[in-house]
Amino acid sequence: MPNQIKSESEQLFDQIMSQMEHNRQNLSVDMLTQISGLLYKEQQELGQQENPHTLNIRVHGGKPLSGEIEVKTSKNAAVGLLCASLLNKGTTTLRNLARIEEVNRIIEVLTSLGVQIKWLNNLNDLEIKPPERLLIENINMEAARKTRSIIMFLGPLLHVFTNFELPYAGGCNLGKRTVKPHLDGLKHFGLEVDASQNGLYKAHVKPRQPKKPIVMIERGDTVTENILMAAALSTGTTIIRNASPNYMVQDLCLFLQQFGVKIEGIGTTTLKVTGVESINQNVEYYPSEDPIEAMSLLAAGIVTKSQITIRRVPIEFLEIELLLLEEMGLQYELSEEYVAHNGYTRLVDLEIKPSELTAPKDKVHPLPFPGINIDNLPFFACIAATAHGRTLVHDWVYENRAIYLTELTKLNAKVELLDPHRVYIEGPTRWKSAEVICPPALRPSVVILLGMLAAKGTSTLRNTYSIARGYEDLVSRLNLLGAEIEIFGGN
Ligand SMILES: CC(=O)N[C@H]1[C@@H](OP(=O)(O)OP(=O)(O)OC[C@H]2O[C@@H](n3ccc(=O)[nH]c3=O)[C@H](O)[C@@H]2O)O[C@H](CO)[C@@H](O)[C@@H]1O
Ligand SMILES: C=C(OP(=O)(O)O)C(=O)O
Repeated sequence: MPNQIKSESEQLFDQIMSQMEHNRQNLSVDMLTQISGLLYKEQQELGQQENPHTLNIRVHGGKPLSGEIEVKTSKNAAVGLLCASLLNKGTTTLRNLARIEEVNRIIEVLTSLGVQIKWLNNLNDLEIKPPERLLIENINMEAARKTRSIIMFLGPLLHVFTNFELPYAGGCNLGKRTVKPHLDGLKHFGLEVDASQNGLYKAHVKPRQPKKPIVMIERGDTVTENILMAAALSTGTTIIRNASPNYMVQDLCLFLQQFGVKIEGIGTTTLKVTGVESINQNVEYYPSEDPIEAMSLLAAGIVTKSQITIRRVPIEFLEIELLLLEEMGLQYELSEEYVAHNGYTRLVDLEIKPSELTAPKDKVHPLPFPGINIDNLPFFACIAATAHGRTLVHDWVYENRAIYLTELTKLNAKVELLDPHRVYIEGPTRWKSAEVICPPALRPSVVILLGMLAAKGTSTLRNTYSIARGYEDLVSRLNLLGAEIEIFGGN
């Protein structure tokens, strides 16, 4: 299957990596500068296309934060649930949904299909009413291309159409992100996909039920969700092995159960799903709180050496991160546990205190859940930069994400890129203000913002669409904690 057309920076990057792998060349500062220059050029162009009113921010940093902040519900559950609403002929109400750009893009796509969508109130409750017939021929390609989540239309749509087209999935530019596991999983339901040369997946369906358990090579989140959505309207029993037990998958399972879909093994790596013939119900669902936002706020408190309380932290998905931080010297207190609005996820309030951290002895690396969350790993970069000693951060998952962390050097952090996946970070950093353009990746962009919060003086962060893709009102909420950040438009 052909890959997506590669950008200039990706081609240069591949070339350099293949030379490095053959031990013919080391990654010099020159090459790094070349790659990062190209990446930012592309990002600026992309930013302008994505949002003509690109927002920039100015951070007057070096001020400790104080007070309390609540974690919002998660981007990744939101997008999965929006896709799953396509399974329901009745009205779906998603309560307290994250009001973020990624959600806006999926709403634009759903609306183009004829789905009636409205925000009901300022509590972020969203009502979704499907049309008699989905207008797949009208799909808003531009909005769809900006998200990775569009890939999760495959699972629901294979029950509706025998032939349809979707654009290649977008999302953070983190290097190659495979869609093969999705196609491998969904072929058990009769889906075949041709990846054409013009950026479209052409899907053909001869509906059938899986004849044997679906074993996944990777424990991917969205691929597990796609198979779950396909299985929800498949009347037989589907067994998914090596399934992701991660937070967004749990939310989707709880949502599907409301339709009478039977799911055993929620939160484990084997899911047994017995679907239903059709779904036509008026339901409401509250997605759970975002562990990645909780980690971001935690990191904000740590780098600014603040005492803050983070409320509604989904503790099961932050436990290992907290344990590592405790070993590094973080002082914190947890409240008693309480249950999220979905009636399932365990929450706590987390109070952190200003702490002197030391670098961990071993490398910091992510794992599919349970483990340090892949999306939480970048936050260890700015945390390591405040700790005494040298930390090895190893992002084996994404090809480009570790490279973006080198942007912290502009804020005076010592970050040494060993190869595309590993950085050494030596702290503590005497943060200095700087002007930086957001990389085309959500978490590294927030990591740079956090470095700016720690740096005395005025920093500028440009092109913040990537942050708005996954965080609601981050600037004003940080300002409520005592940060001083201003938003300004233009380029
Ligand atoms: C909308 C959404 O929910 N997005 C999340 C989801 O994306 P999503 O489910 O799309 O993640 P991908 O399928 O792109 O997986 C991320 C990367 O991890 C690799 N991989 C994954 C699992 C595994 O067992 N082995 C392995 O090698 C994949 O090949 C890929 O390179 O999961 C990612 C990994 O948690 C998160 O970063 C994204 O925020
Ligand atoms: C990688 C991420 O998101 P997406 O899958 O939407 O690109 C992320 O949330 O950090």
